[in-house]
Amino acid sequence: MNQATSATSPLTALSVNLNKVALVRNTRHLGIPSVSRAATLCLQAGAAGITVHPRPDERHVRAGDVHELSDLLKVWPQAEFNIEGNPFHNLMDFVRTLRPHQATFVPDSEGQFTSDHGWTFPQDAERLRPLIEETRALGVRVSLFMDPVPEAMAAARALGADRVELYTESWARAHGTPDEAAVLAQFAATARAAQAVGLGINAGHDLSRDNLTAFLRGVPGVQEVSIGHALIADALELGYSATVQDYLRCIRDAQPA
Ligand SMILES: CC(=O)[C@@H](O)[C@H](O)COP(=O)(O)O
Ligand SMILES: NCC(=O)COP(=O)(O)O
Repeated sequence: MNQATSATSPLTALSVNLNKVALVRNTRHLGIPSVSRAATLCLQAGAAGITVHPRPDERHVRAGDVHELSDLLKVWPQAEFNIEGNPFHNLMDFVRTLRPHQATFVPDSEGQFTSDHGWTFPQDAERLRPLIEETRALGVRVSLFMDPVPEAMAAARALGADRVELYTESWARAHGTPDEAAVLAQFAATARAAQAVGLGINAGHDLSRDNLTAFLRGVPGVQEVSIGHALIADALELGYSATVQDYLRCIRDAQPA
């Protein structure tokens, strides 16, 4: 059974990012580990959805994976498909062709090592606007990958975005250090600013079993976390099912008693 709401408030949805399964698969011509099988096992274990970030260089997720996952998710009516990418590169082709539940706009350059920053306003605003409009007109929810800056939330909403995805690397680095409380407060203030203008809140990047519960306890109203690197690393030790169930426990543990 996929994630349900709790008695008190909706549980934060867990969307498993399968980039790193594809990365290992690409190191041989054998088709294993299978991205689709990973998706099936994670959904069977209770994940609310699947995320992929098909980068233009296809270092990990390839276009064929995206199409295969889109077909697979059609037999999981409760599950969501979230495709991440730069809308000025290859993302819009997937949006137009596959119409996933959500498109997460990420300002990565083509050869970027990994995602490491959000959109910058007002510089990025006007060129994003038509792509946000087009994506929403296709019935696809738009989430903008954003740094935890409260003052940027109104601009994100003014562009027509449905949600923001808070870029959480700074939280992962601060967790367990003297900076933890101040960094968490910055994310909480950003979340409140987002909610004040009607934005939904997602979060992701470097979230893990170690830092997830504390983040969700401190940041109000996170609707979805997309987690890949740490979760897949854990799955190498525990298996997909036990790992997903452990991340779901971390989410439940963040619920008020
Ligand atoms: C946007 C983001 O933070 C991640 O979803 C991104 O997918 C990470 O990309 P890599 O897996 O290529 O590092
Ligand atoms: N949007 C974040 C995501 O999908 C996965 O990021 P990570 O857990 O691989 O850092």
